[in-house]
Amino acid sequence: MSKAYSGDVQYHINMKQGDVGRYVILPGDPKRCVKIAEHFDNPVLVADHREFVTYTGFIDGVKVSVTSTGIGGPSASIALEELANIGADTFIRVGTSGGMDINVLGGDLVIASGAIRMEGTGREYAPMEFPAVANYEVLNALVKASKDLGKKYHVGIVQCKDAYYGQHEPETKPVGYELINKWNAWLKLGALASEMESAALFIVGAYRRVRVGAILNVVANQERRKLGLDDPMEHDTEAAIVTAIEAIRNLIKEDKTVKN
Ligand SMILES: O=P(O)(O)O[C@H]1O[C@H](CO)[C@@H](O)[C@H]1O
Ligand SMILES: O=c1cc[nH]c(=O)[nH]1
Repeated sequence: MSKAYSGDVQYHINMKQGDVGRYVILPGDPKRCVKIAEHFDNPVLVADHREFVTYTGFIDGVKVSVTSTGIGGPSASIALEELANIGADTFIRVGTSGGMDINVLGGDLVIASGAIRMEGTGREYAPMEFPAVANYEVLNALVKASKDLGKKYHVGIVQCKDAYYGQHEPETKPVGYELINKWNAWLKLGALASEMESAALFIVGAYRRVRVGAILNVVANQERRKLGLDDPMEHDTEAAIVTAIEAIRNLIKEDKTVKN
């Protein structure tokens, strides 16, 4: 039988029940997985298939995993669905983003409370009236972790899209007029940063009844650059990674208190 129809090994992530913990960190970039796994106790590479790389280890004695989603909603939705199929129920996306609000600088952290659904995958799950919002327990755990670690963070709405170069070079696109008008609307509505996966992950998470949150490193801010303001650049995702690890510690503690 093809893996697509197998009840155990999932077709894309190439894993089965027992391979991952209930807590899973979701970076886009597969190369970020090893950096995240370095924060686990006894990390083991469990799968490396397409864009989906997974390590499993332990935090505070609890099994935890990291699985890369690749870029965009289509592959992120596959990762979430298949991880949920094998028992994961709590997810933190650790990603990169571009600052939008001029108070959001390169190197800051953005915790998404919700995401603008300018992407296609979520539309194949939920009508546009349904909001893409973070799970409040994961959101609270991320905010507490950021405060406790003394990180510079912002909480609010992020913008998701499918075309990276529609964000960065909208004027070159045939529908640039629409991209630019919408971008200006998102700015007026206070969107903090732009990235590509949170909206789909929040929508699929709602459908699968699993908890999803997101924390993003801000690489730079194109709005600051346009205005001639200082625009620091930060590619290192370590601050977002350590904050997500601390948030998982918070969730582990909280989940034990609630369950016992
Ligand atoms: O750094 P990751 O997690 O991949 O996230 C961001 O980076 C990619 C675009 O460069 C998109 O996936 C976007 O969401
Ligand atoms: O500007 C950026 C940076 C990272 N990811 C994005 O989608 N946009």
